[in-house]
Amino acid sequence: MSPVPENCFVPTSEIIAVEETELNKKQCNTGKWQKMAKPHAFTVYYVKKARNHRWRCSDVTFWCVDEHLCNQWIQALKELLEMQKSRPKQLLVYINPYGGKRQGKRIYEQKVAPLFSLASISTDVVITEHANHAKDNLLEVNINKYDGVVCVGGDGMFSEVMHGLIGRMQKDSGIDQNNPKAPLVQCNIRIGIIPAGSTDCICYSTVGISDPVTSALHIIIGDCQPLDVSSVHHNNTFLKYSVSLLGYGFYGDILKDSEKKRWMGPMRYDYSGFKTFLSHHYYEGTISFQPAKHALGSPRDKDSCRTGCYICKKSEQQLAEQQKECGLKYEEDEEEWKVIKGKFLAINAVNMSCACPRSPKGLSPAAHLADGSADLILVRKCSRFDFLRYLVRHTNQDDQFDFSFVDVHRVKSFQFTSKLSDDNESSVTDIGKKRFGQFCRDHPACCCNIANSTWNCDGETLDSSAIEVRVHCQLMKLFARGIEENCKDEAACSQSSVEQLL
Ligand SMILES: CCCCCCCCCCCCC/C=C/[C@@H](O)[C@H](CO)NC(=O)CCCCCCCCCCCCCCC
Ligand SMILES: Nc1ncnc2c1ncn2[C@@H]1O[C@H](COP(=O)(O)OP(=O)(O)OP(=O)(O)O)[C@@H](O)[C@H]1O
Ligand SMILES: [Ca+2]
Repeated sequence: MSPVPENCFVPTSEIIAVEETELNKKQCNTGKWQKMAKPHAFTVYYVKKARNHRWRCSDVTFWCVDEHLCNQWIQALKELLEMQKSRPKQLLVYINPYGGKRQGKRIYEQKVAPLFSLASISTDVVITEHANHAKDNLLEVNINKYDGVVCVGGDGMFSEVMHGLIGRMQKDSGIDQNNPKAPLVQCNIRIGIIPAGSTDCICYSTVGISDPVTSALHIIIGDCQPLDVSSVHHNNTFLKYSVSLLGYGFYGDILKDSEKKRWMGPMRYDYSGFKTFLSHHYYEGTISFQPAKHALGSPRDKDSCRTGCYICKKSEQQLAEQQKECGLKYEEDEEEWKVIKGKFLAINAVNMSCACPRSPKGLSPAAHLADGSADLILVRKCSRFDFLRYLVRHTNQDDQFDFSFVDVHRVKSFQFTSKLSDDNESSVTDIGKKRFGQFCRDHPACCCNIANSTWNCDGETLDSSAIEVRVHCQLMKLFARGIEENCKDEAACSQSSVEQLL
């Protein structure tokens, strides 16, 4: 055992497992244990917190001459672990073998399955064979058997599992998802994300790092993080749910172009990002929104949402009071609507910061995971140079909202209609398809918007440009705890030991 500093402890909630240790002859004959006639030992596996929100499984072995005492310790620690009621015992795991760099299966088998087995978690594993496999499966599987669902893949895979679970809850409760005002039923079965995708924004924004072992440990110790979900409708028809980015213009165009380049893997986004940046298209339309008056924070706040966030806690209380008062009532919300017309390079609505390795503070650094609101970011037509300055600020500490062409609003619902309505668009697109080559050759520097953009909904394209969006406060839960405040003494943080606890 490596030397450990004094006065360190690990809470029982962060112990992964306790096991009796079989001592081999060689171990017995080395070190101070040599003097013990017949040593007994047990090993405690625990969460070791390293830098940048990374967690690792560490262990410490305790030796003792008295077999009875050793067994008493094992028994006592196992009883403590049994008392941790939020820990999952049975999980349903979906693996997308084609997400990100196609490493999902290997990541799960080599890094995650051994930890689940150490923590005595049983699993049913499904390796998906096609898109929507996980979603369809969740609509019929005996869900009550499980304490959680794990998805191994990227944001798209998470989205599938989320749609399966939310859809299943509404179906079982007789709620019509096509009604935009329907009071959706909360989904209490938690989802765990093992990141193996291209952006992994949901994992990064809720854990602080995209790392499969860290996520597996959050699942094992039974963390719980509620999450806001937006429902997206068009003409009283349900389209999709979104938890991270609903983006029109820039991010919609990147996604549409990148879909043709899936073979490039995660690099496709940089390639399509560069192309879309150069094309510099803007789109005309009208945005109407209802400000989130109930929410305590503002998108320009300096503080971000962190573990135990008081703003999200307050929203949880408000939600509980509302449910006590009205139950599941259809919402007739008469609150004011604000209307903004304009030419936009990008319209981004985010339910969370959307931090990811490409942009560690995200599209809206002060957005909250569970406050019942989304940040609506409107980037109006500006020069390429200004748009580049705006983009670059996603990668440094400067304020990306401090531009005259950028507005940000905290909202609880919004609607968008393009100047070209969807119905008129098909004819325009046909004309565009025929004439686009010539059109752009004639005007090499043009940014003409001869067709609508598409909405990027958590990495999937939506079919209509006119949409109606409503944020549902804390509709679902993750095996996560939000991003922890940085540990002040990171050296000590990375060397915690259970020794003093015992
Ligand atoms: C000069 C560097 C500027 C870098 C600016 C980086 C901003 C990055 C912001 C990332 C926000 C991700 C939001 C998350 C969305 C997910 O729900 C979704 C599903 O996974 N991912 C994407 O749609 C995938 C979206 C991928 C977006 C990649 C954007 C790359 C932009 C590159 C622009 C290059 C301009 C260079 C000019 C010389
Ligand atoms: N077996 C499969 N074959 C083809 N597609 C699949 C399969 N399983 C899942 N999918 C689909 O693949 C899409 C993308 O997967 P995933 O999100 O895991 O990776 P990604 O797109 O690389 O990452 P990100 O979403 O983080 O950008 C998902 O929308 C999912 O529906
Ligand atoms: Ca939110």
